[in-house]
Amino acid sequence: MSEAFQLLSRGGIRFDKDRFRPDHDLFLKSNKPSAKPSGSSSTHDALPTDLDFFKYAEGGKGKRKIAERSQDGENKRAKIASDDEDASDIDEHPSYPPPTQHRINTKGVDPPAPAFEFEQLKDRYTIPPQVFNNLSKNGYRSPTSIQAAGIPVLLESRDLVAISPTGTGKTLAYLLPLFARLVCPIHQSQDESVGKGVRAIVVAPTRELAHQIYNECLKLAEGRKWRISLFSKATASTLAQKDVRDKMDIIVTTPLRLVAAAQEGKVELDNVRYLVLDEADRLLDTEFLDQTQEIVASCSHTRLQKAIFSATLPAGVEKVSMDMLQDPIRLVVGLKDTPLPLIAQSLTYVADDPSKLPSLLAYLSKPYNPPLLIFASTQPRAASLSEELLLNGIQNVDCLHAGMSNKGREDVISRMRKGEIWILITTEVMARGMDFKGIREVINYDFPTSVQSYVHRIGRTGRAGREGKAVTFFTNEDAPFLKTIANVILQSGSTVPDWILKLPKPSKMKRRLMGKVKRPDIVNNARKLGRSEAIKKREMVAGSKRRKTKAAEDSKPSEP
Ligand SMILES: Nc1ncnc2c1ncn2[C@@H]1O[C@H](COP(=O)(O)OP(=O)(O)OP(=O)(O)O)[C@@H](O)[C@H]1O
Repeated sequence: MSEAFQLLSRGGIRFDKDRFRPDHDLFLKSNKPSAKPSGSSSTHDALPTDLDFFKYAEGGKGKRKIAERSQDGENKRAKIASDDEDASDIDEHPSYPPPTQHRINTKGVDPPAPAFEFEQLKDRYTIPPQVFNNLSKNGYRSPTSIQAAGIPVLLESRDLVAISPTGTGKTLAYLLPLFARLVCPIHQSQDESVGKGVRAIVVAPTRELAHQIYNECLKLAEGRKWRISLFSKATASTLAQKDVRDKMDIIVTTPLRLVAAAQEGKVELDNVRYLVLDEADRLLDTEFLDQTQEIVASCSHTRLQKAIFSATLPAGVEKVSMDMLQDPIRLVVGLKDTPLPLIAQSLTYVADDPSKLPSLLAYLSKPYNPPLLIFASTQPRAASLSEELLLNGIQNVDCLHAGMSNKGREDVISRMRKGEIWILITTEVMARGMDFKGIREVINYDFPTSVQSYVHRIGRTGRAGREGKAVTFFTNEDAPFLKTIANVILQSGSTVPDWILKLPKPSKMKRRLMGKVKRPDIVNNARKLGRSEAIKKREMVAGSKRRKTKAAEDSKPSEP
């Protein structure tokens, strides 16, 4: 157990190719289309056309999905045969070194060759030595696929859209070039052209993720006095002084916070040269779109470079992203919008909502691998589930959701990192980006709200080449959306029961309702009844007391 918790501690991890063989093998797999779909499943053709961002649906644009079985019968990762423009696979690029044929699709004019070793980057580009030294200090020995392909693109000042599975090192892929592009802290620079004011901004959708990115920034910044701000109410007031913010190098922020400060004139964005949108599809969905667009529009410097990163990018959002960029390179590592095959995924039927809790308790009564992350659909449900587990004697359980105070949320994250929490119950707020290295299992107690929600939620496990496990509970109410998720599971190499694959294709209207299933706030209805009965009983006792007192008063002899 202690080993699991040691894994939670950040840094000091080597991306050892032998140790992380499955992930490494995934990226090394040749892209050559498989000649014959041996053992191909007829089920793929049932992929809803709405999910056409996969482009695997039969008759879909250009791509065929081929499920392969190795000779020993082991389920191998699905391969893509591609004849559309995505087919500029890395092993077909003349300048790419042949021994490492990472599975990367590249699109765009004249993409730079990837660097499969960090040393190659040093030879080709100017990277501040202190930043470079911090790579090895933090245990980064060689680049992951997205780093190998993405870092050169950004170091050559190109705009980038990068789609790479969860846990494959996207943060470093944009942070390393960020420091290289800034060269040195603004307050130490002799170069007049650096201007005044913040030069790099990283935007992420949640406070927790922004905080995590900020910590990664600090690791790379060590040894030099970079001025980096994790934007919050407190820092926004520090930055209210113009001479302080003029010397700021990097801001890591959520969109709302930055927009509010910009509108109040507490930060200027016209000197920004490097803008990163992490978890871009979330930043470009309806909730954040206006703020994100406002940020992009306010970054008005002529030499602004933009980078868009996510593990998922549905076609519509990708179009919006592309429209924001100039002459971009688009990189896709692995299979777009698909979890890594390192995560063993399964679906568990639990009939109806009241049956979920007993099913979870039964699951937890058998040996499981902590730390474990459990996703509930709403804040009250997460809180209620956490309470139920505690009442059932399960130890080291905690809960994290956006309704909690900032301090409470920070405290939970910190205890999680220290290994003090074995089971964390949470909501969508933790689904994206959060990197707890040791998470072994994810349970979707409530069905995910979309394919993207599924991919990101289960992506909290199986990170940096480790194996993980993801279990998704489904009830009769979730049945219309089951096939959508089942197809994703199949895509990434896990198996799905035949009967699920034989389900009819859900209608477009049904699929729109995914994530809108109404669930009670309390996960244990019996307790709710118990509570209301307790309240009734209390009221009855109080009423009876009142009546007794009144009767006693009435029976007192009246004063003469
Ligand atoms: N080159 C590398 N060598 C070893 N470990 C690495 C390397 N790059 C990143 N990592 C580690 O991999 C883990 C996942 O990285 P990161 O959080 O950047 O993934 P991500 O792709 O952004 O995931 P998500 O899509 O969930 O946000 C981190 O713990 C990070 O320290």
